[in-house]
Amino acid sequence: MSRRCFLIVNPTSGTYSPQKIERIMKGLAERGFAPELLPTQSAADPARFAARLCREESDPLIVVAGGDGTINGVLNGLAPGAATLGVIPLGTSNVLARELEITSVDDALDRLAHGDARPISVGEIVAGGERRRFILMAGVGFDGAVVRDVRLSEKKALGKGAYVLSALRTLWNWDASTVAVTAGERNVSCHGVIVCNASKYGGNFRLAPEADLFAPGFQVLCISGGRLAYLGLALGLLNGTAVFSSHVTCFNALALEISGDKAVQLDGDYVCPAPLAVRTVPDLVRLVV
Ligand SMILES: Nc1ncnc2c1ncn2[C@@H]1O[C@H](COP(=O)(O)OP(=O)(O)OP(=O)(O)O)[C@@H](O)[C@H]1O
Repeated sequence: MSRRCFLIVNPTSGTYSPQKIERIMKGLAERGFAPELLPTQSAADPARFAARLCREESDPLIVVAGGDGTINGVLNGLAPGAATLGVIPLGTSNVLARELEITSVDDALDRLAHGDARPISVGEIVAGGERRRFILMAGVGFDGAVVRDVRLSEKKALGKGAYVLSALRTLWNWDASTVAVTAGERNVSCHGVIVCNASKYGGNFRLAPEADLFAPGFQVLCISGGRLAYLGLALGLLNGTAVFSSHVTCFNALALEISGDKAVQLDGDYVCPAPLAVRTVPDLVRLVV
């Protein structure tokens, strides 16, 4: 008998096309699945669909054909321990797929057919009385501002280039204020923070080698310094040496608090200003690997 699965598709994801979805539906059927197609119509749909599937189905296999923002939406609708999640990369950056070393749509389909799944830990923030989960990272400060200030028109015209333009604007309108990071006995004053639940960041760049999706907790990077420090970090990101920079204080934590009112991004989408509390949530969902 075919195994049911639910394919959540975001038609606005960076590399979506109707032809690709047709190919994916066919590929799933060829691998013994009976896929049900769930196209989203708004940014609220991924979480709504996931919540409904967790309520109405027993251990549903929820497959996201989209990017990290759509996966984040689904993550925020899941009931703990109630589903299995698969990923087919159709976004722009596809950082989660890169973390799992998924090399193509066909590779993703083969992994679904193979069916190996492992429980993952995710992060959860509380800010302004709201809770929100992330799977990859929470960025506070520079990267939060870059994501917040990306212009839609530039994103449509330039894709990833729009983030470079936004970064240049953020560097120009420099905010020199600092934030306080508290994790247990540790207190760090710094300019910005990246709380990493996964090792990759911004594409195929390994920012946080000690961050592990499959273990509770984060690798936290507290960044000090001005514009030049960030330019150095951007180079360090390219060759995997950012954590060794003298501008970065690095530690591992299960929970932390971040003060101030700087912009916060989760998994590449702006969510709110700080302050915020961050904690790890073990075993939220089983992820197809
Ligand atoms: N039907 C829809 N209309 C508008 N926005 C949507 C819709 N469905 C989902 N979204 C939102 O679109 C945003 C971007 O989607 P997604 O992350 O899949 O693509 P991407 O930005 O190209 O990829 P990546 O995040 O990997 O770079 C997400 O925040 C998601 O919640």
